[in-house]
Amino acid sequence: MFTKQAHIDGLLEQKLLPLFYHDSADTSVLVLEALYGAGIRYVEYTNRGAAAPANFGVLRAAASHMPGLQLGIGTIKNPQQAEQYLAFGADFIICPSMNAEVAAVAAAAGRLWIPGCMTPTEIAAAENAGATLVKIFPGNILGPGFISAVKDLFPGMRFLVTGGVEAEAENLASWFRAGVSGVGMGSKLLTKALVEAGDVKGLMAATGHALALVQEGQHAQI
Ligand SMILES: O=C[C@H](O)COP(=O)(O)O
Repeated sequence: MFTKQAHIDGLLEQKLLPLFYHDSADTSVLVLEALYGAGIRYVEYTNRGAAAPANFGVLRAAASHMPGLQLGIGTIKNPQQAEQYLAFGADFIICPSMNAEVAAVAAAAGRLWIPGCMTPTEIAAAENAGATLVKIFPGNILGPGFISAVKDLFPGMRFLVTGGVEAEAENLASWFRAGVSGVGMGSKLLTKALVEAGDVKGLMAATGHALALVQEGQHAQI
């Protein structure tokens, strides 16, 4: 199993974390395969529907045929959910909120925990609970200026922004210029039209395009 730091390094090398949920297990596998085919190795499946636990198990099995794939679970809001998905083999846990009980569950299992924060108070609480990478959410509400304003308060902390991030050069560059180390993208990357059409080629093309834009955007990083 990778160490927590190895997961942070791998995720931030990828710089783009695709995230998605779909009620259909078959569609979920199709999206995962498209992401993998486009070169993605870190994926967040989100706990956003009744079928999420069952689908995660199906994805976990599918991932056994995808060497190097690291499959995390997102939208974890309490320690019970964290325990449930760790038992299913989640490689890492991502939350929309800062919850010290979830941190403790992940730490006991030796797995990476990425809390969601939208205030300096939450980032400080995450830091005190052991996080060195936080998800800044919702990014489009906070804006890149939030990162610029708080990053000097937290030397050593890395930021992954999600929520409303666009697959568009200037939007991505603005986040990297502000100081994020990576971006999470859901609906603007894996669009409803592509997913519902089961358009593997389209999903792969969109992901490849976003990966290229993110790599360009990071050169804007100060
Ligand atoms: O936690 C992740 C966000 O809800 C994803 O937002 P997005 O679909 O705008 O990328």
